[in-house]
Amino acid sequence: MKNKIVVALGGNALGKNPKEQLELVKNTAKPIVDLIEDGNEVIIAHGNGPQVGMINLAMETASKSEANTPEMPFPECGAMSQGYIGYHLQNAIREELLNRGMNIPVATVVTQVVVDKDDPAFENPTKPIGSFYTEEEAKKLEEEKGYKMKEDAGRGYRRVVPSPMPIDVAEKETVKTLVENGHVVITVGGGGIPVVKEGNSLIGVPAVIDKDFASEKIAEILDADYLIILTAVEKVAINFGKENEKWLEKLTVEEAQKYIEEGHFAPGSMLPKVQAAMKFASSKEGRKALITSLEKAAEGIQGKTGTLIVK
Ligand SMILES: Nc1ncnc2c1ncn2[C@@H]1O[C@H](COP(=O)(O)OP(=O)(O)O)[C@@H](O)[C@H]1O
Ligand SMILES: NC(=O)OP(=O)(O)O
Repeated sequence: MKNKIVVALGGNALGKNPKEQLELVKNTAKPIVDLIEDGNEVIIAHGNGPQVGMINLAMETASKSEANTPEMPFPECGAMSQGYIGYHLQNAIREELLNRGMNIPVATVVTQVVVDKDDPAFENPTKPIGSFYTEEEAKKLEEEKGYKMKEDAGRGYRRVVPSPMPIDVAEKETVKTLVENGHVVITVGGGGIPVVKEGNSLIGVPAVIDKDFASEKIAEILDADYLIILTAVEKVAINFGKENEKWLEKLTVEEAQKYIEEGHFAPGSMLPKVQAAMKFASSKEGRKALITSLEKAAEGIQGKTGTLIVK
């Protein structure tokens, strides 16, 4: 066994709608299976921003239409997004493994992530979900639906919901058991279904946990060697998008902190990735985090590309 790796898949691994997702996951499966073929133990996490927004809007629209379907609570929409993404991902990975002669079981665990009911994030929604809108459309949605809308990194307006920090993974023992027995597990999808503990009950709350932070949490729990955050860029940059842009190969936690203070990483996109990577790299001697693109995952783990974050 080489390494235990938690792979966090970004938006470009899944696309924006079911048809696109079904096609894209075939490509997404390839670098994941490359890592498995190389002898690594791989655990997969993924985002759900576009998907949970789409599901929630569809369910809300249907419940208010002539169809008069029952109202679907937000945490249930998160659970739906986990199931639908996991279904596509597990089949694509299974098929890619079989195509390469590997008969390894793959499964998605519907995963709940415990958050603090008093997390200040509940008072300040920041997590963009669903589609992009113009300023005018955004204003209309705020008035008609009571959504909170925010401009998302120069790409348009999106609905924002609270994004509390993950504290614990409710199904961690199940995930551990499956991983220890050689299963490929998809877990903490969409950052996990956010729940608060009330006695013996886990109660869903309307929020979306950042998948980079949830991936970091499960990576610590599973005592992973690597957290690999796969996104649309091969490396992290300082002065991103500017003339003096510089792509980084290696970052210590201290350097990363300095760059954060200088404002190099966009909140809601690169910032949580760098912060999750820093947290993982600091959590135990020898743990490393890598931020790279989906296509470069295998090369990244061989030290040939990506941005490596170390203590
Ligand atoms: N300093 C930076 N270095 C590299 N990319 C950055 C930086 N700041 C912002 N970005 C942008 O952040 C994007 C990744 O964030 P996002 O698209 O939200 O992630 P996800 O892959 O999880 O969906 C990159 O594709 C890039 O466009
Ligand atoms: N849950 C989450 O972080 O989703 P995105 O990565 O799609 O924003």
